[in-house]
Amino acid sequence: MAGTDAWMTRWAAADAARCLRRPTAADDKYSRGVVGLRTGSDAYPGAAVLGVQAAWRTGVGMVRYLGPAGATALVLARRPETVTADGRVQAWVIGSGTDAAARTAGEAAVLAGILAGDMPVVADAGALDLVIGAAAPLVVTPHAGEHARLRALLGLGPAADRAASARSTAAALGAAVLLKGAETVIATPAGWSAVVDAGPPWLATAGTGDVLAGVLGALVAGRWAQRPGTVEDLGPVAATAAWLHGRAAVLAAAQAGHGQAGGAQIGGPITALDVADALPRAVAAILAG
Ligand SMILES: NC(=O)C1=CN([C@@H]2O[C@H](COP(=O)(O)OP(=O)(O)OC[C@H]3O[C@@H](n4cnc5c(N)ncnc54)[C@H](O)[C@@H]3O)[C@@H](O)[C@H]2O)[C@@H](O)CC1
Ligand SMILES: Nc1ncnc2c1ncn2[C@@H]1O[C@H](COP(=O)(O)OP(=O)(O)O)[C@@H](O)[C@H]1O
Repeated sequence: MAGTDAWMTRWAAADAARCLRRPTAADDKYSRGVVGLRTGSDAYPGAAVLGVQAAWRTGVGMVRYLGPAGATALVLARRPETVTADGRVQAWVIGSGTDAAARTAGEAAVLAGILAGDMPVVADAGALDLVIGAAAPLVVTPHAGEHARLRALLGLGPAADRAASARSTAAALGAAVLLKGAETVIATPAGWSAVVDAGPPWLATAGTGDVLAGVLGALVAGRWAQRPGTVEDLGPVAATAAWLHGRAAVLAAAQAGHGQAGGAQIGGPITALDVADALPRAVAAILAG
């Protein structure tokens, strides 16, 4: 497809399998990873539910959710397993369902602390204006509009194509970049990059990006719980998150299309929550080999 380099790694099931781990008898909830989400707002409470549901359904030891009272109530109504007390995490997800213009000074200070810390951070949507200069291992997950705004903040001009654009953003930011689209491009600061078939066009529906952020947070927490890494390790994990998200969308669309085999051209309409709910089948299929 136009906008990506033919030589780039195209992430496939075998690549995703290397980034997933089946829990063992030696595991406990902490060894499987704890992901914390500071997402959702009074304007967009649903984004909190979507990210939390996606994180649980990707498979993680614990999900902490910290957000406004209304969003917290919705999260607990959908997923009472969610822990709403602050505490240790192995990865943060910030920004989904938030608006930078509506951020309080208190929330800005908390997010600045997270970005200055040593736990990895997935930054989406309303947190993307805060990421420049972050010390934490960071992966940003912009769509095209958000990416253009981020590049403007970094003082970057136009690039030759989407892949080059993601790579130069990653280099300038010192963070991994997951640039969403029908083909999702992932790049790291050292120049590693991959392209992932994002899934069927049915995915172009509100909230699927919030789901993807939850998937990625869960995978990063699981990875860091086993073995803390660097920003370069976030690239393959991000590609795997995009791959799983796309595969879950294929499965959900196939189910919506009354069981037709899933593919880009067939299936029926899906919602973001349908994608989150199909994640266990996508994970199980990968782990089954
Ligand atoms: N149920 C919910 O609570 C939902 C909350 N959401 C949240 O809503 C907030 C606003 O996100 P939006 O993405 O709608 O708006 P944004 O304010 O990020 O940007 C929308 C603008 O970017 C432009 N744009 C260019 N390329 C685009 C692309 N590929 N996709 C989307 N916009 C593109 C659009 O034309 C538009 O002018 C975010 O915090 C997001 O997380 C959305 O995820 C939808 C679902
Ligand atoms: N035409 C398309 N085909 C396949 N996937 C798409 C298409 N358009 C968008 N997507 C995917 O849908 C998701 C949309 O994310 P995003 O724009 O952040 O939505 P939201 O903010 O509503 O959650 C991303 O994973 C993106 O890769």
